[in-house]
Amino acid sequence: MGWLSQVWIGRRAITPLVDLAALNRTRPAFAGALVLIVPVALLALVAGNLLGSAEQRIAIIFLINLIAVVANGLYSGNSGIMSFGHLGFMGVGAYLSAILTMTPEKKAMTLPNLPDFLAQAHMGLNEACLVTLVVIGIFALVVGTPISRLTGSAASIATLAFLVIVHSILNGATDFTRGSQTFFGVDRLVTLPSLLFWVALTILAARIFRDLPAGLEIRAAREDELAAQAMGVNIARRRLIAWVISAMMMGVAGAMIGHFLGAFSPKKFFFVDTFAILAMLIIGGIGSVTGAVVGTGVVTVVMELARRLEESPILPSLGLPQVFGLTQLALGLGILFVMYKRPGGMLGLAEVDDWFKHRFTRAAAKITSFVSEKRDGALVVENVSKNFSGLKALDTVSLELRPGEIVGLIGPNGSGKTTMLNAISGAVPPSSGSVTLDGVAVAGKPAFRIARLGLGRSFQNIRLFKEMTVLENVEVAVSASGRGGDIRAEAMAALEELSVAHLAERRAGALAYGEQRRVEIARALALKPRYLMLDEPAAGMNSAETQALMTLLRQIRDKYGLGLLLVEHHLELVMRLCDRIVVLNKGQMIAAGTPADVQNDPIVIEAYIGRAHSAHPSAWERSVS
Ligand SMILES: Nc1ncnc2c1ncn2[C@@H]1O[C@H](COP(=O)(O)OP(=O)(O)OP(=O)(O)O)[C@@H](O)[C@H]1O
Repeated sequence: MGWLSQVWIGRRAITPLVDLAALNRTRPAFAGALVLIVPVALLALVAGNLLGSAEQRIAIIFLINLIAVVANGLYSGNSGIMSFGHLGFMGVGAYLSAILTMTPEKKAMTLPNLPDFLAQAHMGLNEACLVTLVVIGIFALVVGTPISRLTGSAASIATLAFLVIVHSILNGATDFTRGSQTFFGVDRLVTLPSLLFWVALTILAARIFRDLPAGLEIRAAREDELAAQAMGVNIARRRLIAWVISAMMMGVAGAMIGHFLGAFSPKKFFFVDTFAILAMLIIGGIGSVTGAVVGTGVVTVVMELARRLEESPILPSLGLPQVFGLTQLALGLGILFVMYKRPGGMLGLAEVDDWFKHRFTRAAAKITSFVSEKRDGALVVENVSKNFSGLKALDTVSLELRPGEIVGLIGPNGSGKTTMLNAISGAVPPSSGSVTLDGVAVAGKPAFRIARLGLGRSFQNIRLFKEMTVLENVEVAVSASGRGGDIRAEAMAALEELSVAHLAERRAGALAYGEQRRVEIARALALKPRYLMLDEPAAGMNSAETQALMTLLRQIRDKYGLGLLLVEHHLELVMRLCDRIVVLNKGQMIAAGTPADVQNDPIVIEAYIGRAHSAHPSAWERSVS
């Protein structure tokens, strides 16, 4: 059944959003979703069938909120970009589905100017939900394409602008929405079983998405965009997928609230409810589906209590003034309190299935051999320059790296070594010059494309996805490489290669320094690159660790025939490990050759230890011997 799990486009294997190997790794997520769905359903059924109408109302509102919160969390939580705009999709979903379920006679009276195809449409709630899903999916794709290219607060502000635009359109499109007047006459078609179906689907989709390649990669980008791109993650595309799925779910939440309330106006889908939905998400824990469920439960109960208190005769009987706006006040205080005590929300990033995930992982983690495809061709850098507002960090530097070769890039602090790695890997596009990889010009291409073409790298300041496990860190690279196959097994194999497989389930940020460096190299290796660029891999290591690293790098080179470009201040390591050395100083290449050539080059000695000491090369010799 391998053909099912891999799609080939031209010569490239594409890992589809859902494939068999990916589904296999979602077993704990599936089980975790069930652990959430079952008690939610039981609670709702008890409240809906055994208690009074007030409790039934709360149960239904809780379930609709749950769809909205989990949906918003799927985008905001996984991408790390808080969306203020999702209520816009909820609004569109409410109006569209209401128009679809209303009888033509009713529409003739309340919405006389509707176009014919909408005026005549008449369907049940579930069919209306399906149409809403499709329409909102297309709408979200169009809107999300530019938004997904933005990052951080710019993206959040864009979602806010989207909310305001949708609100204005709902107010202005009077033929469809009755404008700011109440849209009434919607049949109250929501039943507890149908609502539970959509809730279960939403929780299942959100929880499974988190562990699919798309979810894994978007979470990696949330932790560190630069590192994710260097591992081949197409961040914009992954964000767009999350945006569209979450928007579709919001549309369903809109359809449900519309058909529960029976009447609403654009105000219902604006700031107040946006705040409430975000409060539930933030209080529960924005990065976890379990958190979304817990947050929705807690906030729904607190809001209900506050609402009753607001209306209650208890306060006047005690001689206390009635407090209006108590629900908003309670939400605001709740957010402040939780943020103060637990900045990540009640659950943080934890999921209910974390407890048994470990068992599934161990069962699934069979190690396969880790063999990179050997290819010919060189990495050629020609006359590359990089200016930073007047500062020439690189000045027409050229170098070449062939498969199976280890080249050291050395030079005093600030000489342009890291800038060179950044220019080659696409993290910082060169101002001029060319970089070719196996004959393919890559200068100026996005970093994720260069990574997929066969360039792995590590960073000077370790850039692991700290909140993810060691295994997930490496899985991101395997997944983003787009070559298909068993992501988990390949990631484990890369960890084995660096002798850190025993750390697979640990949180990457909790590892010792030397371990983190190894994991970072394993992550780069998991791309199966032709060239590996390591930025100060021995920094912070003691001499035993450095020696072990040296042996390891040599083994990797010998086994896979990789070309290694090594930026390192540890000159002894460089001299013993490298076949050739390139020396930079103030952005210019001042020497290149074998370790012996470079070691005795007076220009290099002068650059390193200064003009004043150039008469005493013994200091340099000591540092390199
Ligand atoms: N993004 C940037 N914006 C402005 N200046 C930069 C930027 N990145 C690097 N520089 C400057 O470019 C020069 C080269 O920096 P680079 O980090 O490449 O040197 P390096 O040889 O790697 O130094 P080190 O050994 O200390 O890591 C330095 O003067 C640095 O301040």
